Amino acid sequence: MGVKHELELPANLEPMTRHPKVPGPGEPMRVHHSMCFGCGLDAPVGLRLNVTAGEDFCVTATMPVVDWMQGGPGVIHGGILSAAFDEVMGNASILIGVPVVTVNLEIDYAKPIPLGSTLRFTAEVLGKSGRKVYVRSQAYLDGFEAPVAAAYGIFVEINLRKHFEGYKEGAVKAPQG
Ligand SMILES: CCCCC/C=C\C/C=C\C/C=C\C/C=C\CCCC(=O)SCCNC(=O)CCNC(=O)[C@H](O)C(C)(C)COP(=O)(O)OP(=O)(O)OC[C@H]1O[C@@H](n2cnc3c(N)ncnc32)[C@H](O)[C@@H]1OP(=O)(O)O
Repeated sequence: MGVKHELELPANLEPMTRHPKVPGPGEPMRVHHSMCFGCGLDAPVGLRLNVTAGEDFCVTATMPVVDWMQGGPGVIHGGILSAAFDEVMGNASILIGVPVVTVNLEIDYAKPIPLGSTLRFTAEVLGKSGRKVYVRSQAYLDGFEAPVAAAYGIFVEINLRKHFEGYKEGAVKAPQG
């Protein structure tokens, strides 16, 4: 059956603009936290996703599927793929200049994804309505024309400082030096 979901979008989507300070098409997106599981380079375990800004409200990313990502024998764990989608879609939402967190994530897994392969992701912000940002992402593998997996996410705008107030004391710090 493959990728089958479509995200139901509200009728009252608002016009969006790309934030003037985000990286231009072809440039790398900034790591939003060096200890982030999705993109941080100091995180002891993580995806270290390299996300690239695209045109309009789009980003792309690639992810080598390495041994520790295994779920079933020889294939990626579905939760790892879901985390990758979350990170790529979160990065897409940065293009509209709004700090967000994920509130809803739906994944279609269409094909097993072998260890040793490289996944290519695309993601785009489909629209914004109030504090909600709607994002879609697709993952591709060489040898397949159609996406091997796809995701829809709803992200909600937050006040960054207030949202993490009370949690920061427990934050894991990057190693010094
Ligand atoms: C952990 C990683 C954090 C990374 C983010 C850091 C910085 C953010 C900056 C920029 C983004 C950068 C990069 C992002 C990269 C990676 C992405 C990873 C993101 C994550 O991995 S992040 C971890 C998982 N995430 C959470 O930890 C959220 C837990 N959650 C909450 O903290 C609350 O839930 C909150 C504050 C979000 C909202 O709470 P609230 O009280 O302020 O507002 P309220 O409940 O009214 O919701 C407002 C409107 O959202 C609708 N809504 C709510 N929930 C919904 C659902 N499930 N489905 C459909 N719609 C939903 C309501 O229906 C209403 O809609 P309406 O306005 O139309 O009524």
